[in-house]
Amino acid sequence: MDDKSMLEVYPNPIILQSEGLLKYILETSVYPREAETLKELRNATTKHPLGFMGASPDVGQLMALLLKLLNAKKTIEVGVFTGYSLLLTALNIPRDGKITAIDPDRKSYEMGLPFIKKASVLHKIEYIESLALPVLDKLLQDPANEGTFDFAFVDADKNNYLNYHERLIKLVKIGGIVAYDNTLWGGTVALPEMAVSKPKRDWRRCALDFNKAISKDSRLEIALVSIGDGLTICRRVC
Ligand SMILES: C[S@@+](CC[C@H](N)C(=O)[O-])C[C@H]1O[C@@H](n2cnc3c(N)ncnc32)[C@H](O)[C@@H]1O
Repeated sequence: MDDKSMLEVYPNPIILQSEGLLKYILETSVYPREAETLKELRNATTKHPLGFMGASPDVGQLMALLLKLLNAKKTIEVGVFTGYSLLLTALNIPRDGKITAIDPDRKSYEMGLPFIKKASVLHKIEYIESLALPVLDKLLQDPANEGTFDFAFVDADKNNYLNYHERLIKLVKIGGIVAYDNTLWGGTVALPEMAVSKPKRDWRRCALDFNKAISKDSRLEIALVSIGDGLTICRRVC
């Protein structure tokens, strides 16, 4: 994908970064270091009927850094789509690492599967074709799973982010990280509702409620990072 089309598929208007600055960041520090298999998966996903709606590559780069800093081995992903963030995670955890990846859309997952296989990381992935909440509840039914995950990435239905949070905060270990994508929702969180197109209003409200609740959550250290469509990084502290 060339730079221009990447800007076109970038999920939403970049209100806190000019296009020029974003282009500079992508060209200088992100694309040159993006793994070839990730690039290929990203390009192939442009043929998906929904286009590329994966994590943006600069978010991916930050996630890779977090995974390495944590020395993460056991992770959860809620919202797989064609697997950009999944492949990114698989490339940045050790050989014996494991990702529990949840998404009811198997067809999209299968579109990205050849790239995951090509990168020889399929053995690290347990794909579960399901809505996420029942899977997280099932994991929590076994107390042995509590506090065992190093990292979780949530990039799915925004109306459930707080529901995911209540479960994931019990599943990740103290010191572990849960990262939530799209928490600035195209910058709409900073706009009055009337200035936001109707289809975006419901999830804008979800993002507002989520951001408010997270900022009050004393179990966490947080950073709401203005990257991509907004990434909230939560570190469990108790
Ligand atoms: C933005 S895409 C995920 C992109 C992915 N992280 C990537 O980097 O390519 C959102 C995904 O969330 C999935 N999704 C929506 N509702 C869900 C739910 N309740 N449980 C799990 N996944 C869900 C959709 O099927 C879709 O594939």
